Amino acid sequence: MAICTVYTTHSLNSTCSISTPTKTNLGFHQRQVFFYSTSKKTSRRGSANSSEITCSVESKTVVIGLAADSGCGKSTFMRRLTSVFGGAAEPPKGGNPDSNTLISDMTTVICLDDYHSLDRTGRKEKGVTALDPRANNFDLMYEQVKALKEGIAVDKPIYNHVTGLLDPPELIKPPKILVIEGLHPMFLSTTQRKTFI
Ligand SMILES: Nc1ncnc2c1ncn2[C@@H]1O[C@H](COP(=O)(O)OP(=O)(O)OP(=O)(O)O)[C@@H](O)[C@H]1O
Ligand SMILES: O=C(CO)[C@H](O)[C@H](O)COP(=O)(O)O
Repeated sequence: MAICTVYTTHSLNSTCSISTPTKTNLGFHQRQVFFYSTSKKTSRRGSANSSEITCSVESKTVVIGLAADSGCGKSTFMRRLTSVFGGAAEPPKGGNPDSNTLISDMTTVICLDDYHSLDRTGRKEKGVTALDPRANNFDLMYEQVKALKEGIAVDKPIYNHVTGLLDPPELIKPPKILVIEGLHPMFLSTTQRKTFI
């Protein structure tokens, strides 16, 4: 998983340039994307007062995970972030109108609620909430994020927040930047932890 470094975002009205690859202190070769505000202001030291974001943009999909509880502002923050990367974020065209996915020019945001293994009734019957690992299919989440990172499209399930049901899957193609937001983006099962480590 890669982390974008966000320095400042003064303006969403940005231009963008991509620099040559550099070596990071983690040893990865990293291409940096700079977003500049169009502001003409200069700092007290006289340098251009530009906003700057850097992010590794390899040919492989960059994955950003955002974990927070329900209602913490994940969607709001992600809408802001994807607009910085460019283009309007919209649900997949011609797909399920209740899809939780947002696609823009470079970025696809997947809501991990789609990996609930129990629908609303199922959770009620079992007496668990959506936060409970038993209410989620983390194996599928892991496999699908891994596949997207490797450039393979996946049929991702949809959890329908309107009906509380699990809807038929939607096709997700590998984007340049994949954001996974939800309750447990960093969760690995015991088996996955062993494989990962
Ligand atoms: N920085 C903020 N300051 C104050 N209110 C905020 C902030 N970010 C979001 N909100 C408000 O908090 C509410 C929840 O935000 P949002 O829907 O983005 O959260 P969420 O984590 O995606 O929720 P859920 O998991 O339920 O979808 C919204 O009404 C939103 O306008
Ligand atoms: O947003 C959530 C978690 O991120 C919801 O709490 C969870 O998906 C259950 O949804 P619902 O209350 O619509 O059945």
